[in-house]
Amino acid sequence: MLFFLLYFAAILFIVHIIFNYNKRAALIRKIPGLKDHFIVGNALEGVKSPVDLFRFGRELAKKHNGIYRFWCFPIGAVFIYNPDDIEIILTSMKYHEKSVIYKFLKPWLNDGLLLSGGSKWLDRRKILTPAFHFNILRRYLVSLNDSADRLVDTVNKIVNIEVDLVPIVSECTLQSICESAMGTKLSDDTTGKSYKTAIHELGLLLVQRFVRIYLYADFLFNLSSLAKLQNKYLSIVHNFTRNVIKERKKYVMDNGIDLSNAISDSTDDVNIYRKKRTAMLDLLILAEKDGLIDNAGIEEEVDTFMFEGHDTTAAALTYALMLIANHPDIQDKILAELNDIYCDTKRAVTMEDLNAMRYLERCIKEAIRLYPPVPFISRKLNDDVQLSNYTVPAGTLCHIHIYDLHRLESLYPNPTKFDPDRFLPENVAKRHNYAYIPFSAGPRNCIGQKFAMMQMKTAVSTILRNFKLLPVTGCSDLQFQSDLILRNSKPVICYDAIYFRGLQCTPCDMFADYDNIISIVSLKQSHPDTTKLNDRNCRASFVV
Ligand code: HEM
Repeated sequence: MLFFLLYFAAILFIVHIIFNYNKRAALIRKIPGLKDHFIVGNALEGVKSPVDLFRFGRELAKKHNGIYRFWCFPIGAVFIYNPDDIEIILTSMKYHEKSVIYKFLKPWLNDGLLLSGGSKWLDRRKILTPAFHFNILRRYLVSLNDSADRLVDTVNKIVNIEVDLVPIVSECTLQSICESAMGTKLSDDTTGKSYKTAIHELGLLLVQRFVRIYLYADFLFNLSSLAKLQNKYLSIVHNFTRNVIKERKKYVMDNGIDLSNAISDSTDDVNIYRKKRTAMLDLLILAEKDGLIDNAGIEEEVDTFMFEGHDTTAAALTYALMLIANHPDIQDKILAELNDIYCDTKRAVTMEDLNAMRYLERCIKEAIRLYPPVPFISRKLNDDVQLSNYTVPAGTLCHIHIYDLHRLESLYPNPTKFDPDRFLPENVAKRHNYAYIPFSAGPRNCIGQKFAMMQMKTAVSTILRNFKLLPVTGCSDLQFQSDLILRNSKPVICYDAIYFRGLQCTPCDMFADYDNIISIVSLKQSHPDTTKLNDRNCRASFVV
């Protein structure tokens, strides 16, 4: 018996030596990190709830100095959140391949721009870049204004009830990207509804898989009930995309539309935008005619833009609105800027207005510094690389923690303070070029960042031209969970507020009509500070 025990112990010891004392392990384990356990290294540290995992990551970032590592044979990962190392990784095409973390998106997005690599990625990026040219972005403004107006209508309908802000904002961003990427309005008919539900459910399924390490292996995931659900929703989403593309191609053919002219036409007549606002999809159809992409390629790109283009902006808008609600002085400054731009008119947002919203832009930039919608990105290192004086061997995963970078005291003194003036040009000039990367940076940066900024400015300014925001959820109420997007966890009761109840909004109107004038009376009694809103009159308060 003793012999067998000794024999077993010797085998474990040999396994431990093989796993933890090979050349790769030696290099990775030189980097500061958690204490290694016998054989399994740091594997057990990852077994935590999504909320605890997020919190644990922040604790590790505080404890270390811009870099730490994870090791569990054969998986090695470095976590970096200092601008020098981030610059090395993001500027080099050598390290632009996405890590295994992204593979869960593959069944949905296939080889679209987010996931593809090498020459395929380069070719597609070239095809799609013109879709974000200034003249094309102008056209999307029609959809962005429509979506912002619908957001205001939705808010107006839910007076006096407490609802979660996230789905309302997501609906708005989903509509916008759908109209821009596909040229299709998401109607409330059965097809539109089931597409929206399917996209939402797919997002949730991704999260569920992401936090269950035992489902990382495809063969185990495929046996699970989650896989069945995923297939069901994928088929709805893919069928919808296929139909939209088919219909648009038919429309182009039946009406003899010359896409090359339609896309290059830079006229700024709004009615023409309305007819031609499918630029993203049209560009792809044009590229297919030139033999640069096939139908399957168009489908994966449209799916990619639908995914990347709505959840991210929804998260950004949610946190921006929350922060503005919690900082009345900043909200007043934004209003003053909007009053200067719009004076007494109710007109829609134009490109010139967006350019004039300089203070609002700083507020949004500061909001996504504090709450970057994509809190981390990840690369596979195909070559050895020197990071913070450590050699990181090829094959290691490199997680770039945008959230922790954006909260470094050395880059942002008093980092948790919401201070839009950090983005005054003179302050930006003093910082490292890679100190602020909500949209990533380098050749694989976010292709949709200008669109996203336009969308956020349009939505926030439209909301603020209609409502005063009062706080319900504060920054300290937020409790994030590990996810691809910075997402708050389930509601948790705290004082009288529920996490992510969102905002208390007071409908008001810069351009008081009869209805609103009647209402001022009732509001002024309960909210005396409404008078701060210049000449804007308000009628009631409610919680959104
Ligand atoms: C506030 C909103 C947004 C944020 C914070 C954001 C952030 C990011 C980040 C961090 C990446 C790099 C991902 C990585 O390296 O793994 C990325 C890539 C990408 N984003 Fe965005 N994004 C936003 C909005 C959008 C929008 C509106 C679109 C589409 C219109 C879009 C389309 C894409 C695409 C296609 C990629 C992949 C680019 C490539 O690899 O070449 N994003 N985004």
